[in-house]
Amino acid sequence: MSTTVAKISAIQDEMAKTQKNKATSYHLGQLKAKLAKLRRELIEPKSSGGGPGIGFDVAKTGVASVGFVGFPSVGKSTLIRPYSGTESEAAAYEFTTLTTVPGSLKMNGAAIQILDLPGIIEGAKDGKGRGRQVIAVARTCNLIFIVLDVLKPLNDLKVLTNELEGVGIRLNKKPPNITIKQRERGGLSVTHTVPLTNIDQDEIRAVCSEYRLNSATISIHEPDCTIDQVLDVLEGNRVYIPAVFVLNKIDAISIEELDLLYKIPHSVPISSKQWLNIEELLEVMWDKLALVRVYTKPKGKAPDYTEPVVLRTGKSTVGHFAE
Ligand SMILES: Nc1nc2c(ncn2[C@@H]2O[C@H](COP(=O)(O)OP(=O)(O)OP(=O)(O)O)[C@@H](O)[C@H]2O)c(=O)[nH]1
Ligand SMILES: [K+]
Ligand SMILES: [Mg+2]
Repeated sequence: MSTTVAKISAIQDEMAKTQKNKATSYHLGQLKAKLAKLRRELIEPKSSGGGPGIGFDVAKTGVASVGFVGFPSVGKSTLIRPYSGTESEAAAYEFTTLTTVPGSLKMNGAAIQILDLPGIIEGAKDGKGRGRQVIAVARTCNLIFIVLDVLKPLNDLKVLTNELEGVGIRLNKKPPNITIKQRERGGLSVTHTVPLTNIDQDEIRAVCSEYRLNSATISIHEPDCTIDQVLDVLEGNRVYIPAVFVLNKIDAISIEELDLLYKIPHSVPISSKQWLNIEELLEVMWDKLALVRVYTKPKGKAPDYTEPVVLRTGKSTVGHFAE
């Protein structure tokens, strides 16, 4: 494992040293492809079974699950405590939470599982602390709460997003509109219906060569598509998960500072200690989970509005309902 991490950092060093221009784009494409292949080894470790492991792997309950990801002591457990049957401990020292602590809340008739997770630190994806187990749980959630300390939200958000991106989790993004069809012969052909502003044909060629894709049609319909998005399609194991950036501890800042925080997209400022703005957080959670309520109507009787069946959008066909 450490050799994979070492190889990754060697490639990153080389990329940092290489200036991006026409003459280097093939080489940079090769490096990016090599990096993506190495990162795959971190997502699917050969040694272990691949799951999160003891203390982390909890049974899924309810219609959807929300995972709490954040640095230590940002207040994840304080927020989940009222919902967790077993009391997730919250305390002033870092790494208070050491395993996945499940809780549950009921909203609009739906049971939603919430998962308190240990704090993660930079380098988590490469095996620091319990980061890899935490991220493995996050990969399986329907929504991720990135819990941040209001005093330094932006830098921490960048680091955490990078940790999750590094293992194939894409937050608040859609799968790129790119199709790659392998063919018997005919070489590579790249077609696009949008201008290619961030990508070079040489980069695409280099990447395809690394993936031994000699004959293929690559159709790009994704505006401002990047080589990383092409790699996402080639790798195929990406997960696209909605996320809410929970800016905690607003009790510690002024109203003026709070106004600025509202400009951060996908964010909800709260105080878990003083229970401020939790209602807005729950509403945003509900919207992001995109749950649909279905009311049953017994034949010849009025519909039953008290006990809706809740389904996830995209999984709300009559078949899913019958299940
Ligand atoms: N001022 C303030 N303090 C808070 C708030 N929420 C949590 N804290 C404090 O922050 C400290 C850490 O809280 P925890 O809930 O244990 O944080 P955590 O993110 O679960 O920490 P780990 O499990 O160690 O990763 C505790 O001392 C809490 O009382 C808040 O909204 N405002
Ligand atoms: K703590
Ligand atoms: Mg905790």
